[in-house]
Amino acid sequence: MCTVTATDDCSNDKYMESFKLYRRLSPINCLDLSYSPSTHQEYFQRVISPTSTEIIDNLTCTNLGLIPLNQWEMYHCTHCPTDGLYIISNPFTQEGQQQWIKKCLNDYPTNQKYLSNLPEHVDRSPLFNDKLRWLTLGYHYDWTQKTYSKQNYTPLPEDLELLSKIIIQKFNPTEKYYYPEAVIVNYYHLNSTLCGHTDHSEENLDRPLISISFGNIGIFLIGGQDKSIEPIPMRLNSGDIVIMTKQTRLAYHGIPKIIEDNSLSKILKNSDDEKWSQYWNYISKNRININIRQVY
Ligand SMILES: O=C(O)CCC(=O)C(=O)O
Ligand SMILES: [Fe+2]
Repeated sequence: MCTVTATDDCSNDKYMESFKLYRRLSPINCLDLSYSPSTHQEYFQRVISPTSTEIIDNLTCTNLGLIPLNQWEMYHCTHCPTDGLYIISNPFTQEGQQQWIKKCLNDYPTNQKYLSNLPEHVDRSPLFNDKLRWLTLGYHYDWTQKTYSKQNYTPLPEDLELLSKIIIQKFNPTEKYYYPEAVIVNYYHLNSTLCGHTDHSEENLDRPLISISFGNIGIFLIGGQDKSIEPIPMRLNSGDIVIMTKQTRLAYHGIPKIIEDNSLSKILKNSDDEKWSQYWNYISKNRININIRQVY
């Protein structure tokens, strides 16, 4: 994703200019300049969507680590260069975030059915191997060919499938044909970056893309459908969910910077589970992103 091809025109690459700027900036300056619904109300419009609590009851939400749907705070980013960027401010409970973090650090990487950047038969848990960068679940993305194939498929965990369906139901109750089919779990160290790219390999680009963040703060740089458009920096906190739809579904985006979140210990450090401390040690120094797409 980070390669420059012969056809790329770098002469008017405002995306790259901003990416380099945020990469270089100090954490304090990055935080000062990046937008979130709590710090820049003027750039976000609260969206109130009616949700059918008959279909999704509070028990289902609790089991998935979510607060009740009528308490979710969803915002339309009105300042994004393209229309269609939404953010749901952390709708997870403390235990809920911890439950999903554990799945990403233990259940998914240790299940050899899922593919990763690591060779087979090594210990893939990021708790013991700091080389894990990504895992794919569902239709596995072929990073070289930049394609999915119907033959290369591992069913998604049922709870992850349900989580994404609930997010889309809340986002748009009329969205009847949403099927989560491909998931990439990204693992970031504090000095990792993800270069600007568009996610265009899915056959069906009409369905929204969901992106869930856990752990330290990600500066999410989101631009337009070509790199000449100046991007804006958004601050993604632990638990925040981004939805990319309409024109934003094909907009350039990336992560130039991860910033240590000093308030993370207040929300994630403590747990009744005595095994949690090893997960805390990881998540206090890293960031995880779960990226969910419909392919067909
Ligand atoms: O880490 C993020 O927030 C973004 C990840 C992403 O854009 C991707 O996996 O395609
Ligand atoms: Fe992406």
